[in-house]
Amino acid sequence: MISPIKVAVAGANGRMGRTILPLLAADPAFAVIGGIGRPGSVGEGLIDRAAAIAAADVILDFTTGNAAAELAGLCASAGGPALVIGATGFEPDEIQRIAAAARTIPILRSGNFAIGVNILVGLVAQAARALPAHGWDIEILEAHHNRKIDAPSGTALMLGEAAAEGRGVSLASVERRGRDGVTGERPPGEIGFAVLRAGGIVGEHSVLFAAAEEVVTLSHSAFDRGMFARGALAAARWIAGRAPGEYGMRDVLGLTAGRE
Ligand SMILES: NC(=O)C1=CN([C@@H]2O[C@H](COP(=O)(O)OP(=O)(O)OC[C@H]3O[C@@H](n4cnc5c(N)ncnc54)[C@H](OP(=O)(O)O)[C@@H]3O)[C@@H](O)[C@H]2O)C=CC1
Ligand SMILES: O=C(O)C1=N[C@H](C(=O)O)C[C@H](O)C1
Repeated sequence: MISPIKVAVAGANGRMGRTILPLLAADPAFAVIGGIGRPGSVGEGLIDRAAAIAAADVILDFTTGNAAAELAGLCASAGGPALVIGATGFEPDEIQRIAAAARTIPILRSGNFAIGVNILVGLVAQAARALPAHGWDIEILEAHHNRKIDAPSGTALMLGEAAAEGRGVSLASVERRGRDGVTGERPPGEIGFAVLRAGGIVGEHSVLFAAAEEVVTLSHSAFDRGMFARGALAAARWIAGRAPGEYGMRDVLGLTAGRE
């Protein structure tokens, strides 16, 4: 019999932590070591972060960009466990710290564990490759609940990266994060982001390819966090025992790196 994968969840008291822990507990492929709260936090089912790092095969992180980058460094210093990072809202240096940690341990990071979103990423790259920048404007719209702390969402940024990749440019060189006031005409080639926060919206993403006389819209709607959680469980199963490196959901789902 294969022994279960020992897992811990960082951000255990959050919306995603509370969604994922019961699913892990009900799945015989996993043995839950405990949840990790903020440093010093105590509660039923919570385990100290250092103890979790020592005991777990895989830690799933649904905290913040900053906390996930710190955890990645600690896991790498200890030589393990593997990390599945679902947190979003990263500063560039935090992405670099995660990349450095992935030289020592396997790390899978995705701003969205939904199968549909990861398929959408490929479709957006394909459309951006096919439609010329002169004549086709790309705008990314996202809507989330009023408790979300980062914007644009990690998913919106993934979709922006895919669109930029399809056009053969870096996102940083063409992105436009919001508009206000007398903005002037829209420069061709820009990739715009628009953000809405309201009520309990789980997650809505649309990518518009707009020409003068027609618009193509590619979109995804999330109805329930359980779907993100199940994707994260698939990622945790996939990464257990892997070689050090940076991975994404495309690896779990067997999608080609070039998103053809
Ligand atoms: N990849 C994906 O598919 C998905 C990703 N997400 C992302 O996951 C993250 C969490 O989302 P959600 O659960 O809704 O958010 P919540 O705010 O509900 O939960 C975040 C949790 O992280 C904890 N936390 C915050 N800072 C730290 C820290 N420095 N150290 C340890 N723990 C910390 C919080 O602790 P406390 O309770 O004490 O405040 C809280 O329990 C977000 O970045 C979100 O964008 C969300 C859904 C799907
Ligand atoms: O904070 C959320 O809720 C979500 N965050 C992720 C993101 O930033 O894209 C994924 C999903 O959209 C829900």
